[in-house]
Amino acid sequence: AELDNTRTGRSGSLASPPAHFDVTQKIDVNPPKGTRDFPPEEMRLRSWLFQNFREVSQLFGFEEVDFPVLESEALFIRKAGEEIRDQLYCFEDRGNRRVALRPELTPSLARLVIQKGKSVSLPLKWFAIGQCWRYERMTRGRRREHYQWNMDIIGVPNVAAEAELIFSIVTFFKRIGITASDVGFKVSSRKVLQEVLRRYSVPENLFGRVCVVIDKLEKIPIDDIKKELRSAELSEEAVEELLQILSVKSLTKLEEKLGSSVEALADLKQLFSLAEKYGYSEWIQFDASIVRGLAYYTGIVFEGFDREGKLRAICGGGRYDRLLSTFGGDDIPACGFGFGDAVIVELLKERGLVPDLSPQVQNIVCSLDQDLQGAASLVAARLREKGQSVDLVLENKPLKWVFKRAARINAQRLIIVGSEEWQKGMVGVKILSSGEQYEIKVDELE
Ligand SMILES: Nc1ccc(Br)nc1
Repeated sequence: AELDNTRTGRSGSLASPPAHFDVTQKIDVNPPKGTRDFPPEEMRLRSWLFQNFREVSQLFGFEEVDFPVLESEALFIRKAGEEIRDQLYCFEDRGNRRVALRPELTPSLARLVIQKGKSVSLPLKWFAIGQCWRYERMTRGRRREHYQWNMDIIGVPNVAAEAELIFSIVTFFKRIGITASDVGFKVSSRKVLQEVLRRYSVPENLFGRVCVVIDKLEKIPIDDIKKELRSAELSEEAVEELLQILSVKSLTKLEEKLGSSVEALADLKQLFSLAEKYGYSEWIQFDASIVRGLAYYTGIVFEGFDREGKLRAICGGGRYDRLLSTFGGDDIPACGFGFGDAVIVELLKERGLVPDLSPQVQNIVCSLDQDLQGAASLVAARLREKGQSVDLVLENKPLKWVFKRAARINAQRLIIVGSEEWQKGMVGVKILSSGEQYEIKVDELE
């Protein structure tokens, strides 16, 4: 069968490169380890996902921003033992600068807010969709890149901001057919941890490091957790009390443990009250063990999880009131979340919710002989001026080939430029779904 020219330089046979090409070695046609190509079918799903990210962000009045994928390494150097730091995709560039492929978007956002300074009025509601990187030994065979959707609210100190952010994710889930029986959000506040550490006189500067250790609960053996907490100078009693508190799953129990005056409690009660007003109470639950693995969170933290417990966290976020000041900026309160493009697709596949996104084109235009290629181009131009999408057949192909291609690209209408009709200023039209066919003046095509 005639190949459709996608794989050969000439019709029919697999072409060998012309003599003047210097083929020194056969290159590896796969993408670098841990990275993905997005051929058309995968790209349609990705575009659909990102379109939903964008539409929800705009529904919430957020403005889109972006940053370089390459940043100064200094943006990500935190001494809390985070995995994100251990796996930083960093190197020295030709100007001997220490740079890194961004592992997340929040530090870049903080940098831009500080750079903008007084020229932007708070609050800022910004969103971004950007590729993030990690360099992980391929022993675990995990990906080294993913795309993250971020939404951040800068300049709002109270939990109304976190409630709004969680609702934006709930809105996204609903749009793509995911319900509260599929996923939920575990919500807590790092102020719970802060209060316990305060009661045991643990120095403030160890807070981030303790959070990073606690985030490994259920990922590494409990004895290793205790060992790491002890190495962070926590007493045996503090470790036991901490692990006790982290097992609490209700605000009532938390109040019994910590008393009613704790700030964490007020924040959490306010958040759950707002969630009830928004109408998404069924989506969230308190879980004191949620701390998230980024050192800079300071308050409410949350993560989206699949209720079947088969997948990794779908998304996560929280309040980071100190990040801007650690970069030398003013003390501006902030909160945000990151939502990766991989786990969500696994969930959609699990639930049979991947949409059917076949390619669509309104017209395929072809000429019946070589002399009419120009006429076919003119017809394609006229249709495109009217906003009609056109796949123009660019070589002299038999109709059988054109019909096959029309089916493959899911064209709705076939426009045939034939010499007899063209003499009369007409073209042939065939509606491919119904088989209906007729002739029409070119100027009347729309
Ligand atoms: N931070 C980060 C970056 C890239 C991937 Br894949 N996962 C996490």
